[in-house]
Amino acid sequence: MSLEELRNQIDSLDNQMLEILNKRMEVVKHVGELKKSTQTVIYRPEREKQIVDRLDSMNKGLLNRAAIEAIYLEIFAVSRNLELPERIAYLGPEGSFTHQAAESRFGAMSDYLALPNIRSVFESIDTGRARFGVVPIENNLEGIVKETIDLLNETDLKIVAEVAISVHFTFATKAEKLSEIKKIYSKDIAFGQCEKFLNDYFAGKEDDFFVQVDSTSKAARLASQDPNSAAICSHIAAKLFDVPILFDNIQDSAQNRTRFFIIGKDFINQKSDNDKTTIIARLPEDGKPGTLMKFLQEFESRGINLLKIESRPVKEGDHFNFWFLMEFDGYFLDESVQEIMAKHASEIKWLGSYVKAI
Ligand SMILES: C=C(O[C@@H]1C=C(C(=O)O)C=C[C@H]1O)C(=O)O
Repeated sequence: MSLEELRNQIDSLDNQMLEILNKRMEVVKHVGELKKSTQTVIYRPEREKQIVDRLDSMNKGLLNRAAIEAIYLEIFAVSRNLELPERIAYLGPEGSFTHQAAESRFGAMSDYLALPNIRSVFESIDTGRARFGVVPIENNLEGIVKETIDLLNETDLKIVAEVAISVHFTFATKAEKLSEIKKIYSKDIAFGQCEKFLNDYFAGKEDDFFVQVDSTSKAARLASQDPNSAAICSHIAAKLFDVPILFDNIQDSAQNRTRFFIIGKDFINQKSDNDKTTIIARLPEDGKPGTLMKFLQEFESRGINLLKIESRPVKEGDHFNFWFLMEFDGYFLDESVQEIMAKHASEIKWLGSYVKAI
């Protein structure tokens, strides 16, 4: 078949797809009206997962799961915008890894708000400037993002979903030679993830050679303004700010992944077939041995699989007391989870149950 004939086939298929997509949007519009009349939430991550799972399981064509998911996440984002446009705040500026994580879930069509720090993302949701926020929670090499879990402890916002993306760092600079570089901008966590590279090329530099800024894309912007500096940043940020990439993939591990939370106000997911729950536990500070162990046994005895436990200082008084961020398999209304939540009601703050993505 000639190229022209093949392209004619594509055109005809596109016409059919457009017609079907518009039909889908008609139905979505009705869903939106129904939700408005019953005052229920627009974004239903568990339903979106169900659709992708179903399509993947019945799929017989050339598309793999990742391709189906990529196409459908865009369709879902367009659908939600048709139901009710909702603004998404993220840790910016544009081109940050958090931006990339936000786009992977909310698509290219959404209305985004880039904010300068994690606290302002939380505040924007609390005050209604944005409906959802995207913030980093942990990296598999660097560990937890303390600011995010402290803010989850302080505020009443809930976890709507989790997203994980692979992180690749580049070294970008306008300098012609490495010897011209007088400082390197990046975020603390990114410096930590590129230690081997920094040791190879910049061992013995003074501490002020490494300048910590709020985000890796801010680092790219600063490096674009000063040819005697460099940035450790994402590929997109280097491109966005027109800073040439001198070295690519400079991270210590090729398996470098960051996990993000999508957070929202007054949000409760419906149960899916694969949920995770996050809580904060403030156990009594009576100094009795075994308090934490007894609490953990509540999970073990009910066969609940614990996924994570992180301790954070209470920050009150001069003593060394802690609270814990805990994650486990299951949905908050599961009988076994409810038993623990009821028994320890005054000690537990529920942060959300959501589709497990990792
Ligand atoms: C249409 C709905 O609203 C949203 C859009 C969806 C879709 O396009 O299929 C699915 C879930 C929701 O996030 C729905 O809840 O069914």
